[in-house]
Amino acid sequence: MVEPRHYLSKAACNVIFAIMFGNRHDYEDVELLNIISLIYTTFTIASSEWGQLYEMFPWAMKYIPGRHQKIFISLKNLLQFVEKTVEINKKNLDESNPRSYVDAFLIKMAKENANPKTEFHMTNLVTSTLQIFFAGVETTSTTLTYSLLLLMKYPKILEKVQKEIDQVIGRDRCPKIQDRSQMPFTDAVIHEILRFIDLLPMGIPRKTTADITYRGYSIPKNTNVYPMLSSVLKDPSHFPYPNEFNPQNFLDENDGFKKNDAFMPLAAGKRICLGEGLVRVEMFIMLITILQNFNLTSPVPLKDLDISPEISGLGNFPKLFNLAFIPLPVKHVKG
Ligand code: HEM
Repeated sequence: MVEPRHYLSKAACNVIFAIMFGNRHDYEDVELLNIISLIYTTFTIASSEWGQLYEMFPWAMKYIPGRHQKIFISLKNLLQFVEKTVEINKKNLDESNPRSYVDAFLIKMAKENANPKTEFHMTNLVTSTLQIFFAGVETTSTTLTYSLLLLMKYPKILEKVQKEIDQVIGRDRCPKIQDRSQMPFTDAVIHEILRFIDLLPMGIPRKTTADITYRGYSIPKNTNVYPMLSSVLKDPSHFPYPNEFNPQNFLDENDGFKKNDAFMPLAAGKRICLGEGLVRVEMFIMLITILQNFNLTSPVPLKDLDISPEISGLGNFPKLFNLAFIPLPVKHVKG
């Protein structure tokens, strides 16, 4: 029996390490574990009542003691880690062979050195790297963890996904993203997971930079704006089963995959999640690799598996749960 979040956050964190710094860490590496713990602490406290109070009244809460103060400590530690690692990358940079985002940024920084208006300077490198670590690790690992909980709770859906995996991929090769177009049920399940768990129900808070009028409402400059993604993702006029976990929300009458404009767990428009493409690939490859090789078994009766979130604030976090990964027999299905 394992608590899956630990493994999934290590996998998600290593993907971000590879993109940003061009390296990966051993699963027991102290630095990897420390980064995961700092990001998890920041995210969960930001979702707690303390985090929400800070969100609403930052000018006052800055001075009031409480759990939210831990966020600043975690962010400072994360920032120090990023600064230190950027320096290491800088020392062994080979301009003819960039390994990562940080290398590419450093090369561009050197090229734009003489431009006083450049956006490619150290502050932007460090803060953008920190932002991507913060935005890309916990989101993905929580979504994958929640996916396993939902699929364990609904074994018929799990069985249908595994049947599709057997038909399209088989068990003797790794999944690739091109397989997805031939797997309408699996595609619908992945969309439904992202819709149902509604990871960031209020999106990410934004602030107006000018006075604007939106649908007849005047919104002054510097107003905090919360795009309530939940209200769209659970809208009964867009989804036939808004409050159920039901892949039919994304299937047509011929069981083909049905796109839906109200599907916006990653927000929409110009400021849509930067990791949109990566999320789609990670969700498909990681989830399908697990389900291609394992069955999921719960130590508690399915009726007692609670799929409602443990914490619901900035993010929706599932309750802790255990599961057993039961290896599936290797069988050659597709030639
Ligand atoms: C299932 C996983 C994820 C979910 C549900 C998610 C969701 C979101 C949402 C709702 C936003 C707000 C967009 C807005 O305010 O308009 C956002 C922004 C962002 N996401 Fe993600 N995200 C996920 C994974 C990732 C990953 C893997 C990365 C890493 C590359 C990432 C990087 C970002 C960044 C940098 C922003 C800020 C974009 C900006 O300010 O313009 N996200 N994400």
